[in-house]
Amino acid sequence: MTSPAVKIVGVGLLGTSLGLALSRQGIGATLEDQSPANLRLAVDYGAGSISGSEPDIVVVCVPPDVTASVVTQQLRQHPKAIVTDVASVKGQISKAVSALSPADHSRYIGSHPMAGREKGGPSAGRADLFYARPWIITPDSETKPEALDAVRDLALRVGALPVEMSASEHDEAVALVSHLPQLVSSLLAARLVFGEEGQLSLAGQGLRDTSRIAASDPNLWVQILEQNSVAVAGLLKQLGSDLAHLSAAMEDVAKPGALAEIHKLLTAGNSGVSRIPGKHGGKGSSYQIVTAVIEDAPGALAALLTFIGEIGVNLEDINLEHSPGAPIGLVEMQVVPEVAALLSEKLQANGWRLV
Ligand SMILES: NC(=O)c1ccc[n+]([C@@H]2O[C@H](COP(=O)([O-])OP(=O)(O)OC[C@H]3O[C@@H](n4cnc5c(N)ncnc54)[C@H](O)[C@@H]3O)[C@@H](O)[C@H]2O)c1
Ligand SMILES: O=C(O)C(=O)C[C@]1(C(=O)O)C=C[C@@H](O)C=C1
Repeated sequence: MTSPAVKIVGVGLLGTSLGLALSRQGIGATLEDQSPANLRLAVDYGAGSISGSEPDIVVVCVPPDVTASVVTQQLRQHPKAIVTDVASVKGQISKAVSALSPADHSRYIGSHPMAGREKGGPSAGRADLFYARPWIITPDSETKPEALDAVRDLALRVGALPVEMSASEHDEAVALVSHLPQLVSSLLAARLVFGEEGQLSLAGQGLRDTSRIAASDPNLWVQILEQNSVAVAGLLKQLGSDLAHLSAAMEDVAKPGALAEIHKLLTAGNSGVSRIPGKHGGKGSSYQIVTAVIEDAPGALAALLTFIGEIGVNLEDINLEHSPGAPIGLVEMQVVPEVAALLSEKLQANGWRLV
């Protein structure tokens, strides 16, 4: 299969990650960005180069509010290319592209990799960002079959799992699985503003798990939420009603039925979470966790990671926790199940303490 010539417009988190992932597959993308500094940084990181051949496919990775106009510009600039975008909302962008360039609409196809981070910009880019993540593709009745094939091929090349649906089905689905979670995380973390420093220093993994995405870029999210306001508002209403029931039960736990109400909500949470597929498509997380104890001292983490690199183990994820007042750190490492036993054995044999 010959490699397509790819152009990426917008080299922040998504554009740089895509360039890095393609580069691993031997495809050198052409990069463009309105910010000269971001462009230079993405090139320095190895995401692609500034000039290249005429593209077969252009991937627009800019903020949602300018996506439709940049797509239109690219359709005009490259009259033979397929153009896609990766914006987190699809309906309004598709309608705007259709209105701005009716003659070229069949060469445009919306898409959205369900992969991201709470940080933006080229320096946040990761070559493995798309690995085993759904990459939603939203053709409509006018889309050329070649456009669908080209985006499906691109997603597969970077290890993502292409999924097809309409733009409106997409927007409804991501309201539930992405937009509502962002708002809930932000609302929760916003409460922390009122906590005392001493209280916050006690935070464990629960708070970290539920608040990570509260660090996301408000400018980006305002644009996403504006374009999917109807679906998100509907879900917020239902959540508000759940909250009202919970508050009433919590206000008077002695009232008959109150504990049952609270139990019902917690049980519904269990049912909901069990429906989230793991990173590799199974139920729950498919990784195993190995936790090592390190000294809370300069160089301790580096020594551990260097050792793990030397024994050839790849970490899928890592989390570092400090116990307040104790001179140790807990390094929680996620690995594929096949290497968990080997990692534990080698660490212990070389003097590392595990918990
Ligand atoms: N952040 C995520 O987790 C995530 C995940 C999936 C999809 N997305 C979508 O990907 C797109 C990019 O998000 P990001 O997180 O990479 O943002 P980012 O802020 O990291 O990067 C955006 C880049 O676009 C450039 N840009 C802005 N306007 C431009 C224009 N008119 N022409 C050329 N370049 C322009 C900026 O200079 C910047 O380098 C958004 O549409 C977002 O909805 C984001
Ligand atoms: O994990 C994160 O930090 C994300 O930003 C991921 C996430 C998501 O909700 O899954 C956020 C928005 C994007 O449109 C796609 C992916």
